[in-house]
Amino acid sequence: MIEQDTKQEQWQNHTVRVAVPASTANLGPGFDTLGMAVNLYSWIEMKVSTETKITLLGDELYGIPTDKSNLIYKMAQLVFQKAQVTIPDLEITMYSDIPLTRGLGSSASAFVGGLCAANALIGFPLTDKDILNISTSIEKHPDNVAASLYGGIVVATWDGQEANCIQITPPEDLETLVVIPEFQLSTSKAREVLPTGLSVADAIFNISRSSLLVAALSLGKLDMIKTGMQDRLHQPYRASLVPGMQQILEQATEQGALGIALSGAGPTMIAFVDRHSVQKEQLEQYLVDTMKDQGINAQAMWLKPVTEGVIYYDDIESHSFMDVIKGEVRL
Ligand SMILES: Nc1ncnc2c1ncn2[C@@H]1O[C@H](COP(=O)(O)OP(=O)(O)O)[C@@H](O)[C@H]1O
Ligand SMILES: N[C@@H](CCOP(=O)(O)O)C(=O)O
Repeated sequence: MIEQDTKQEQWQNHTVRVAVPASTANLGPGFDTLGMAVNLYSWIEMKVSTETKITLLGDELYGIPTDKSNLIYKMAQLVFQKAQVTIPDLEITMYSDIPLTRGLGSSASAFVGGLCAANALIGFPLTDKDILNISTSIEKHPDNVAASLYGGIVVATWDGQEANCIQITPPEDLETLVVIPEFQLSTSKAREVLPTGLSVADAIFNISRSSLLVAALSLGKLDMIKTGMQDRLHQPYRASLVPGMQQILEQATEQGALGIALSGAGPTMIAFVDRHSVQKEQLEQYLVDTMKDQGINAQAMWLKPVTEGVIYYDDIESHSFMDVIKGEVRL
């Protein structure tokens, strides 16, 4: 106990800051398996305090609780519990650019961010693999959490106890265009529409596409992405939840996409695009217009795959948290 108190004192003035990338899960056929980190971020600052205070900045975190039921606070307590440390009060500040409940992994980034910030706060007692296992056991989708944690393209598995993951460096010429509808669609709602069984023919279809996609992304064979992103496991069932989705899945490659998929559980759709493509504007217009024709306002955004996952900021003294958020400190 004496030793623990001394340790707590040691952490008393300690502040940590992390940035966590958003993720796009499934990449079409790799349901609950494939993911990729993209350059939209959540930032968390955490320090030991005498009273818990949670401050959420920006528009994206509207409605998230600021008491001890906050997910970041809860993740921190989980880390302290695993490390057998008692730190009841924390000052947490968070800012996020990741739209909530749209299929860009906001929940996974919050789980991973809370765990990683707390782990850094007490001197990294947990390994990244521990954090992968803990966050997957809560979030259940290793595709999102592995991408946010490690960055890059991830191929991940989860057996209910242990997650495993291999990273692939995204092809240099790969860019993505997301079209983000104005409405939210929770992952749980988008999982409710899935069937409980699958035909062998559909299973073969998805295994072959998913494997082809992994090979194509590993070797930079962009011409195979169109076939590799096809899916029969979840998208056909989710299409009814996203107006315009079916049409976009059928036509986007004619409008300049290398391949197209629902991002995570949606409603965002993600097009893979060759950064040299001359059809970028055409594709952007097509995606926004197709949703608009269905009465849905949607925002198009060009995102780059990122190879780095969670980023820890070392030089806390020289910069304010606002400098970090505004991008004045290099990611
Ligand atoms: N920073 C955060 N703090 C607390 N809860 C969060 C945070 N970010 C996301 N969440 C929770 O995750 C939910 C969205 O998760 P989900 O439906 O899986 O969609 P997605 O992860 O695609 O954004 C939000 O409605 C919110 O409850
Ligand atoms: N594999 C999951 C991914 C959910 O991703 P999210 O970004 O929508 O939370 C699924 O498709 O249900």
